[in-house]
Amino acid sequence: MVTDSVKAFSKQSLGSCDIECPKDITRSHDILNVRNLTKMFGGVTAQDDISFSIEPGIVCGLIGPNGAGKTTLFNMITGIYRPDSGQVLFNGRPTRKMAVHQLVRAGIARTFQHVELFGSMTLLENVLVGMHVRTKSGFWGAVTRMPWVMREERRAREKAMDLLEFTGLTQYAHRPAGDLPVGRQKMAEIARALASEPKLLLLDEPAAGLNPVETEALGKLIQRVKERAVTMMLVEHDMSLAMGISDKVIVLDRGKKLAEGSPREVQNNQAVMEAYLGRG
Ligand SMILES: Nc1ncnc2c1ncn2[C@@H]1O[C@H](COP(=O)(O)OP(=O)(O)OP(=O)(O)O)[C@@H](O)[C@H]1O
Repeated sequence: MVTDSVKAFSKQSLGSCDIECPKDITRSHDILNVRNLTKMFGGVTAQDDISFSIEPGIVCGLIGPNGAGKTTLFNMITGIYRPDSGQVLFNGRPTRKMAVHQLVRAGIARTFQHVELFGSMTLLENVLVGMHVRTKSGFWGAVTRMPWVMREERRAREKAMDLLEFTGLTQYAHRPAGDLPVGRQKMAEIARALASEPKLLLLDEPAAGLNPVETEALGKLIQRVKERAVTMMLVEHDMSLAMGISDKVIVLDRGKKLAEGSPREVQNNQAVMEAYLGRG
């Protein structure tokens, strides 16, 4: 079945002009370099020799039909999966030996395809959880209630409230996350991810389940996050959103990189259109 987002994609397409997948050229100022990543699951090649680089400060859309390998790529960048071969460099540093929490501390945060907030905790508490990689007090600090711990807690709460305001959620700060509609929960996930002060933020289908008004608000929020000098990668099936806010777009199909370029270049790419429309 051809989905609405695919129709929107093909409607925006302006013709055909094949663009080559550029060879990855590692530049010293890139925030992320992905080099020849390969990942197999049994007989399925989820990533097949994928290479690309991300310059700081941009929004990079990552699109592709279902099963293309987008989430697998996110899972490798964030340390959830280890590649079978190839490597990821974050700020020029190989991440292979880094655990998930070390990567978060280094500045990589993400949101998930399905909301992963703690449903019985308030939004404020959820954001505070996201902040713990930047606080020092730890378990014994919290138990002993030393004055510096109290000061740190107060600052953390102020910062969490600032993030809830930034994401338009102030009025829900003390509501359990699980009581809120999915649109608010998705925004709260972004607030929680920002609490770890990321330099690179990976958003996995942030518009899934949102209505058009919420999707528009999300687009504006992503723009404001970009203004805070946070580099973003965005997996998104909503083509209007992905094409509208991305500085560059990478297209995956069946584990391979099909195209990379500006939204306009990618929309004009014959192979990309075939990958989407050929799946009827
Ligand atoms: N843990 C796993 N075990 C086995 N196969 C997996 C696993 N994770 C992903 N795959 C397979 O790898 C391929 C790529 O999956 P992935 O979820 O990365 O694609 P995707 O582009 O994110 O898809 P979608 O848009 O549907 O979310 C698929 O064939 C999928 O079934």
